[in-house]
Amino acid sequence: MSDLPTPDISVADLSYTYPNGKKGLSNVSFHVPSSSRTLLIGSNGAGKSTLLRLLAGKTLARDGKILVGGVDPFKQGLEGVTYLGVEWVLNPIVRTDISVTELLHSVGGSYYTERRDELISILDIDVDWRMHAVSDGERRRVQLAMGLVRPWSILLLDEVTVDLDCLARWRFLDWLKQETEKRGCTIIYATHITDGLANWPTHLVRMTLGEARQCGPIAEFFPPQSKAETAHVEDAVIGRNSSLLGLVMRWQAEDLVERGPRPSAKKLQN
Ligand SMILES: Nc1ncnc2c1ncn2[C@@H]1O[C@H](COP(=O)(O)OP(=O)(O)OP(=O)(O)O)[C@@H](O)[C@H]1O
Repeated sequence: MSDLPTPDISVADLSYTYPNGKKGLSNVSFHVPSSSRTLLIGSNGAGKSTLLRLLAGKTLARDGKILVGGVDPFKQGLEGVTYLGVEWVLNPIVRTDISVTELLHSVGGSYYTERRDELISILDIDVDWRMHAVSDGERRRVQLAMGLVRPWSILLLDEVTVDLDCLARWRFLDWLKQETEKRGCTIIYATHITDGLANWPTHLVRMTLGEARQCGPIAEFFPPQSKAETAHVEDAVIGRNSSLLGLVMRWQAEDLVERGPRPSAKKLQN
């Protein structure tokens, strides 16, 4: 795999309308630099998945410009970009009577042995599992190992950790953090679960009603605390985690007010 020279992501004036006329994105513009970890935050229906699909080149954007690692994802092959989204989660292969070893082998696990073994350890996978006889969380662990075993420069994640238990999710996200630090790669992660995430992102992008309303380094949203405030590390972490949740809740409450009642609400009154 050839590494992308600068795995940054730029979006300028990007709009997208679904075939049924529904507006998915309106004039979205932002930039996230190489080695960054961006949380994509927004209420249900804000446009996060639509944006990630466009970044991954799954859908053609007619209006605006996208550069993922310097490449227009729809026009050129996205070597070095991994997108784990809804379609990937629903892949039926991971529900068949097949072994973990066979699955990992099928995606290059025998070539990237060091990464394979690291992922097996981080995600606490039993290689003797057969995929028709595992729990949802166990299945998701194997699926993540499959999706990530091949090295990437840019990772686009559309909430893929919902089935993981708390510790597994924390270990997984910590591993991703190390990947950005060690290999200089870039991650955009759409999630509603902010628990324990306070010290993970370097950047936030706030999506509202198909628009990217705010984007910037995390420090712009949470200025560094004073020494006295960080004296008790545990308190600082808990404090920052609840601040992130508080910020997200405030944004989503504002979005709800801005959106107003759904047009169909009147129908129920009749
Ligand atoms: N296939 C589709 N056809 C028409 N409209 C769609 C389609 N998929 C999504 N939409 C609409 O586009 C908007 C953005 O959807 P999107 O899936 O990007 O939101 P999201 O931010 O990922 O939401 P969630 O947090 O619920 O996953 C929504 O209003 C949704 O109803």
